[in-house]
Amino acid sequence: AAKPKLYYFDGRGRMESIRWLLAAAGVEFEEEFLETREQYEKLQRDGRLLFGQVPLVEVDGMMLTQTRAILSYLAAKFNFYGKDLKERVRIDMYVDGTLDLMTMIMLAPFQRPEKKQETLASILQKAKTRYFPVFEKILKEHGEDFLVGNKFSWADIQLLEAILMVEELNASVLSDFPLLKAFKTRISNIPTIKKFLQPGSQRKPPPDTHYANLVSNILQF
Ligand SMILES: CCCCC[C@H]1O[C@@H](O)C[C@@H]1SC[C@H](NC(=O)CC[C@H](N)C(=O)O)C(=O)NCC(=O)O
Repeated sequence: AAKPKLYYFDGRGRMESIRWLLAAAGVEFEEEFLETREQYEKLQRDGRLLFGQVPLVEVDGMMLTQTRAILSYLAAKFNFYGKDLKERVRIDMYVDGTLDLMTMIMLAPFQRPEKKQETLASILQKAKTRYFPVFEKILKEHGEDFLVGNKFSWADIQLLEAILMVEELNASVLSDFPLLKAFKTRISNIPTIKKFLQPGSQRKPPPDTHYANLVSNILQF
């Protein structure tokens, strides 16, 4: 079968969680990086962006947009979505929590410079008081290796991605979360994820001013 093809900027943004999920499943994918406004407008003109927005993923003969829809489709396809409805809704809750946290981080580079410090402080505060305590408690209460059904799932992938992103902002953020520290080591050592974390993979670096300017220019906001 043809490899999935991802259309997005050469950076993390909303596409990075999709890259993580494909990598965790050991599925190779192609990427087309939007470098110019023209490329973006061509996708729109060709009617490939349902609401005029990226991420766009071409997979299984479909042109999928809406990040959450794409992630849910791929999680189900790769059997990362629990064994039944009750496990799936827990995975959805945990995933939505990590996506909320990661969206704050994703939007930070687009903040006005004078707001950067305040935004960073707010992200770290939310991570340490709202999100990480919840996942520490889940791991403590269930005493299992994974967040749901003691089986590796989409929720584990998203949590690892979120942990690494917050650690990029503050390396000692897990000092009060010993179970999350062990979780990070455990999940990072899953072979497909270990490979994705090595240099040379399709994982994107943290967003910088160049990325923020590129996106602002292409989207003209
Ligand atoms: C201040 C805004 C900063 C974020 C802008 C983009 O840079 C990325 O890092 C995040 C977004 S992605 C690009 C943006 N896409 C979305 O907002 C998609 C939202 C959708 N619900 C999804 O989840 O896929 C885009 O195409 N906008 C064009 C425009 O709406 O006309």
